[in-house]
Amino acid sequence: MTEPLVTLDAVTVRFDGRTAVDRVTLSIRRGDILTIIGPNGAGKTTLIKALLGLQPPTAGTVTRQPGLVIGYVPQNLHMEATLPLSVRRFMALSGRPAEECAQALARTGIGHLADASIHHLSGGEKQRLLLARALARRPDLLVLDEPAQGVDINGQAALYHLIRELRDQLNCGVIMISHDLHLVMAATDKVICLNQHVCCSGYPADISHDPAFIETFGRSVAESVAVYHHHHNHRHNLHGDVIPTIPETSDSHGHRCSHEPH
Ligand SMILES: Nc1ncnc2c1ncn2[C@@H]1O[C@H](COP(=O)(O)OP(=O)(O)OP(=O)(O)O)[C@@H](O)[C@H]1O
Repeated sequence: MTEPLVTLDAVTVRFDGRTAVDRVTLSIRRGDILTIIGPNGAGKTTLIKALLGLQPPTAGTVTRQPGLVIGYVPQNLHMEATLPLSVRRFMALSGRPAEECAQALARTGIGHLADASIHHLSGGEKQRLLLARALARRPDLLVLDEPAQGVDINGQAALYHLIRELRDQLNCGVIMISHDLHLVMAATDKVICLNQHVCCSGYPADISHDPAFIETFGRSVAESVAVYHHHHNHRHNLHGDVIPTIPETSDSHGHRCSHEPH
């Protein structure tokens, strides 16, 4: 197994005595796609900031591989609306050579928009532009904060598909925050459900059955998410009759901590 790109060990962040992130331990390797889900205010952005080195932890450690290049994709493109700026110029501001900028635009499928104004891009095109800017850095690790915000459902599926493709092409690690549970469950390798502390984590197929997941998101969300992964709890014999087997528990693939009420 390769060395982790980033390791968080028991990272805690407190603001004015309030705990935003509570003893979170995780690591990301090349090829991983790790998605952090959790309710509003759960500490997802704070955790990402700690990982990026923008938020010093109150306790615990963040270890980044020496020389690690991170490509960060923020939630949204915030630009002064009156400032005329083409896609090409926006990419040039990254400081990367023009050829690499053009390659990154082509990779995210918006090469044809190089001369368009960034103010006229659709929500999905803006997200692809932000992704292209991050790619131009040739990152070892892509960090995305709700990459599909403001993108319609087809565009979201395409965006998550693109993220997987980029992971394959670049052999980078990916960590992202997402609220789009259904897409996350279909597109990610591993999910971490955060509510200050890690409530549960594991493969998407298992996590939707986890009591901590159900407690956090409610049974109806958990059931609708579970539909995406037909969970086999039985087998058939040669005649097609059902042979009951012992159902797998989340602990067989994932990890679950004891859940203290807040
Ligand atoms: N710089 C700060 N100073 C004080 N409190 C902060 C600061 N940053 C975040 N918080 C608090 O920490 C908690 C977690 O915030 P955070 O933005 O990490 O949550 P989140 O899971 O990303 O939420 P959302 O899904 O709504 O974006 C919140 O209660 C927030 O008010």
